[in-house]
Amino acid sequence: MHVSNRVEFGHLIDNEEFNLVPLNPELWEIEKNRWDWERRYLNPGYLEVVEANSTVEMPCPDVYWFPVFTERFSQEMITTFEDFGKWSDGTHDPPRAIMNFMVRYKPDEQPFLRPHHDTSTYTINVALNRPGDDYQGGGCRFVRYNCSVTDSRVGWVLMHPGRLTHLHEGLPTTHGTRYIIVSFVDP
Ligand SMILES: O=C(O)CCC(=O)C(=O)O
Ligand SMILES: [Fe+2]
Repeated sequence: MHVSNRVEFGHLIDNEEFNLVPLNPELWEIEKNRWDWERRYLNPGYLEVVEANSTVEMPCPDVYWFPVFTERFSQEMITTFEDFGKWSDGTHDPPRAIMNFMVRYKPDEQPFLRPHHDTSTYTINVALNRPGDDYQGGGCRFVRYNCSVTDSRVGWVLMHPGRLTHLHEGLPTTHGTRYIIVSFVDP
């Protein structure tokens, strides 16, 4: 006879000091309840991307496009930032003092970003909502290649070089609201 622990019977969560105050409490549990966090917020496709020999889409030269987050993550990020409610007017671009931020495009507020380089070695740009349904227009255009990514996919990362080759612009959002989160990696 042997005892096997290969069947999964569940797992323990750390519920000490679980903070119910934030709007989306589970979003803040990345450190204490990482297992659950990953199941809720990490796109299963991401695990395939990080496998050796996986192929990653390249919609424009040296621009990589792959799933990282779930729909739920994207939605909760939007409601968290809207709840916080402090949006800058985009006039600090470039240069920017902070390296991780959300961009909200609205026709009558900040509809686009003019062509610029990012102060990063590379940038990741995550789409949080859906063209066609949530907004019209929008997308990111790489000027040197005259190549645009406009059919954004929720929770997917667009990753591109920041400083040198990839002058880029945020194309005008003509209706609705477009949300992205952006990180300047290695600023
Ligand atoms: O709208 C986009 O996809 C581009 C955003 C961008 O270039 C930036 O925030 O630095
Ligand atoms: Fe940019």
